[in-house]
Amino acid sequence: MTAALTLEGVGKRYGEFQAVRDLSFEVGRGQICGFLGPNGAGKTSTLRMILGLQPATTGRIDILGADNGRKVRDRIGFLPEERGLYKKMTPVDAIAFFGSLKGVPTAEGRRRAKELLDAQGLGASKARKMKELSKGMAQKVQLIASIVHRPEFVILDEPFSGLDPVNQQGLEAMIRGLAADGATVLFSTHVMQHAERLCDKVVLLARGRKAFEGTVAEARATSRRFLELEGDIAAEAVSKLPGVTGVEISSELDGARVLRAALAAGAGGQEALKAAFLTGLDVRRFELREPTLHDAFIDLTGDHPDQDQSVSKPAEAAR
Ligand SMILES: Nc1ncnc2c1ncn2[C@@H]1O[C@H](COP(=O)(O)OP(=O)(O)OP(=O)(O)O)[C@@H](O)[C@H]1O
Repeated sequence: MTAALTLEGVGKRYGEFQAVRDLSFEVGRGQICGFLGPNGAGKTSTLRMILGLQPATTGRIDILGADNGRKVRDRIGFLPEERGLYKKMTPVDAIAFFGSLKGVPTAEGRRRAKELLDAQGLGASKARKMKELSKGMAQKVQLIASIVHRPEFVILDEPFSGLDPVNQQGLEAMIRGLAADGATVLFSTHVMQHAERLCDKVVLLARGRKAFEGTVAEARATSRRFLELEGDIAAEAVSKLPGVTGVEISSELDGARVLRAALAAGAGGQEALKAAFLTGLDVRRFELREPTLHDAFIDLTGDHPDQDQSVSKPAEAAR
């Protein structure tokens, strides 16, 4: 598969602070790639280097055959993390305006804007002012504005943030539609479920370093299956069950404790279930769980994808 994007040994320093370190990965043409990591992991910094909005301190980037995103900017669509379209414009005006910045004649931009808004169920809002739209609607409009010039490569920085589940689903469908039309999509997120549903490949980033690159299935396969048990049970008793290699308490509320027990490779959980009943453990729920991308992220990085790593401020990181 030809690569639409290649990073080789890319690093970014802000003064003394190394935000991104020796990052290499590839995105094939037509792929949907999730760029995953907690807040502060270095995702936005990397996306900005890919776009040529800020220089890399070290390494090499190739996007659509160019050594700087600025050289191919008209072939790229970008949805920044900081959003906000001109509040007094209508969606059609705003989308056509962004198209004109990328070489789309205004009349054609307006025509495409109406078509895209209709397709996204926003037809009735075409003539309203941006400031009158809900956040979900405004976000969809902004995404449309970033793709109205029909880019080959679409880069979306945290596109799902702030959207309710219905709008998140709508956005997922839009991203699938872009890929079905042949575009390459790279989007950042700290919510693993979106990536799990959408991505041909994922790149996991933790504290500026790549922790994993591959398919969602490959990422999941790095984690083991585990058991979830609920009841008035001691962690120690669970740790003695056959096949269990470790136990942690996931939650505890009014005596209803949920425990997560890691299983050894190849252990199916049946033996543990049998032993739990034979030893009379007060188990109200017993579930064998396949690892999710979220689990894989925790296992691969030791970090939680929802935690914030931006607290590692320059002074602290320089130590
Ligand atoms: N211009 C800058 N000057 C100094 N430090 C910066 C600058 N931009 C980002 N950083 C720091 O670099 C680290 C990575 O930030 P970045 O925004 O790339 O992460 P992120 O993964 O995109 O997180 P978020 O989702 O919160 O934007 C953070 O610790 C951040 O504080």
